[in-house]
Amino acid sequence: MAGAGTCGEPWSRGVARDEAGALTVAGVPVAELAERFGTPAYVLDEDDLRERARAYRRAFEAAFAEFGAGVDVYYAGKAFLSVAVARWVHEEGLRVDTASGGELAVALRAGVPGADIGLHGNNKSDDELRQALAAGVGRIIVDSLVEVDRVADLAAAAGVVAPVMVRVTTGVHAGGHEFISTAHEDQKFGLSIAAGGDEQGSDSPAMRGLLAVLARPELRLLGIHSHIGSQILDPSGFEVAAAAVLRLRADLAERSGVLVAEVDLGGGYGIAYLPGEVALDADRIAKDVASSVAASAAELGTPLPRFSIEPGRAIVGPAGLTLYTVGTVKPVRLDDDRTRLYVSVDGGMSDNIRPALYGARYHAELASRTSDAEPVLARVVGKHCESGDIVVHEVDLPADVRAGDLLAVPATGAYGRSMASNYNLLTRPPVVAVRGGQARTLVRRETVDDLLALDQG
Ligand SMILES: Cc1ncc(COP(=O)(O)O)c(C=O)c1O
Ligand SMILES: N[C@@H](CCCC[NH3+])C(=O)O
Repeated sequence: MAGAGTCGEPWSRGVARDEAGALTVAGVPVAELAERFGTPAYVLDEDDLRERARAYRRAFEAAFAEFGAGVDVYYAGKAFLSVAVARWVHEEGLRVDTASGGELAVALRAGVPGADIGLHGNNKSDDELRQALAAGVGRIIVDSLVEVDRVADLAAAAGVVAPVMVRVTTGVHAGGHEFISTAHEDQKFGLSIAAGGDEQGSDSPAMRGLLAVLARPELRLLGIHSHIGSQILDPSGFEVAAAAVLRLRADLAERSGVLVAEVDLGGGYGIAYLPGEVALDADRIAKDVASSVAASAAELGTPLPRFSIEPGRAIVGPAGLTLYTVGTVKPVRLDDDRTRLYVSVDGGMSDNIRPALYGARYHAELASRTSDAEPVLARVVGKHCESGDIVVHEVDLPADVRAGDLLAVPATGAYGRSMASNYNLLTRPPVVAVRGGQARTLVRRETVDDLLALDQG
């Protein structure tokens, strides 16, 4: 029976089928969610998200405790941030990593203390930096040489000492797509550890950045940061990056006499998007990374640093699904004589840009009912004026899928709502949280009045 077997990855733990075969999230039938909140809607399984946050924190704490080192886990808010989500992850013992003044404001509104917030960005504005300094953030991750002086000058003006990390690039090319790899040389983030990386002398840009921070009394150098990419399923890149960062830390100590206390290896932990895909296992990766950090530190004769990570997708991605209503169905005969069913839903690239931007693959299931009809090749498409407006490239759906059916697309919790747009002036969908049989709105649906209110005529 097509659509009857929903459970396990890529679905959140709270997803099941009721006796009638309809999908439920944490005990709430999707038809009830659709009726109450409309579609499209992002649905977040709160317990699942909290469990993933705890699992990452516990896995890394336990793995590094073996070597006597402490750990901080920062939730990367860029994946999805709302006041409730910031509060949940903080309650689960995580800190919050922000990448803009907007994300910082949401974390602060949630009551996360400044000391538990980090600020990232390759081109932070003066206003964002002032906001961060005023909030007393626990760390600002400096991304360029220009920014060293910018942060120091603003800290001096504010009369504070800014705690900073320096973001370096290790040359590791990891991640699911070129646009989400961030530590190879030919991209915009961070300071290269390759000597003469920008052809301006024998010190690497990373070493120059670290020395420049040490030279400014308005800055306190916490440590070195490296983020190698996103949706990483081959964990070997983390170990290579860890070794490179620890070597740089030892080189800096030799050069300046300062052994920095902290190392951050960023986020990037890959998740399952399709049935049969396997996410990175938090316990496994934590143990591997801890052993390799410990081995590098021992080889270099340096004590272990305090260690931090910044997972985003792995916490919120699998906890979310998107609920759509089918509007039209069109069979198309393909060159190879197969038929593909184009199933149009009431959202599309404005609520999930990832298929168009990265060629990302998703799964979908008939959610409001099950069907005995034979499964047929289908493509789930949106309602935008683009033929590339595809939600799911290829999926088997029952042949009788029809207007009014609800479809659920799993694993959309990360980089769905946070990258949503108003293309074609669609209103962005709500984010609904479900827990213990109860649903509530975290972020309401935009209205046309919201859009018109921005338009000054
Ligand atoms: C610096 C930094 N930290 C953390 C993340 C979060 O990554 P992910 O959601 O893949 O865990 C990103 C995004 O790739 C990032 O750029
Ligand atoms: N937005 C990306 C990941 C980039 C993460 C930020 N460096 C995605 O949807 O996969």
